[in-house]
Amino acid sequence: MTVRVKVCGTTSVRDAVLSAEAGVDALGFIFAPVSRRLVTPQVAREAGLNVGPVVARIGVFLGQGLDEVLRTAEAARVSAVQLHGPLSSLYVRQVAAYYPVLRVVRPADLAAEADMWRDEPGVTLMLDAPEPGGGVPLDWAALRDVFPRGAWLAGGLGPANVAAAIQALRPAAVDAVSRLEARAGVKDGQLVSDFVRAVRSL
Ligand SMILES: O=C(O)c1ccccc1NCC(=O)[C@H](O)[C@H](O)COP(=O)(O)O
Repeated sequence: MTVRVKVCGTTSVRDAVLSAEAGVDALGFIFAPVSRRLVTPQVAREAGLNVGPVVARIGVFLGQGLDEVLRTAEAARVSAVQLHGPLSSLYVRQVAAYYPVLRVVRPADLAAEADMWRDEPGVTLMLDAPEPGGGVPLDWAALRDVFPRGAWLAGGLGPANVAAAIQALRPAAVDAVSRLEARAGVKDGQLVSDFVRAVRSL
């Protein structure tokens, strides 16, 4: 199975183009004000217009109101929405009425969330560390028997460890940011290329 690649924390047209040229499947744009990788909807929209029709553009939110999520996603012209934080199932379904949703969960919440979204085609699970964008890998061995089919994997992934993570859990897609940066919010082109190559070489 082809493992898809998402690179998160895109803050400029330059980084979007660099990532697309490296072969990523999806770009993440973080609209959560707490992030050091915050981007405006205008820059995200401009970046999306520069990467062609194939690359997905995913708006990332953390505990923000429904109106804000939908308005920002529309202004940025994203193709999907990624939701972090403790959220009601009603809220997730309301967003999923407008955009494909990546619902981000921590290992502690995985069992309950996997039950909740199993038969919901508009909602895909992504397993991530408790602190998003923190660069800390999950304990893949502990997750081996419970990682849901079709789920995405994040948390401290980079060129050096992504192959081992895929071999352990067989995620549908991998997502990374910290280990692909020259500094917060700025991609290192070599690291992004190495990351994509490490996934594609499996
Ligand atoms: O990265 C952030 O700053 C961030 C802040 C608030 C919510 C989400 C955030 N990132 C979301 C991502 O999709 C990251 O790629 C994911 O958490 C993995 O990050 P890392 O462990 O640094 O590779």
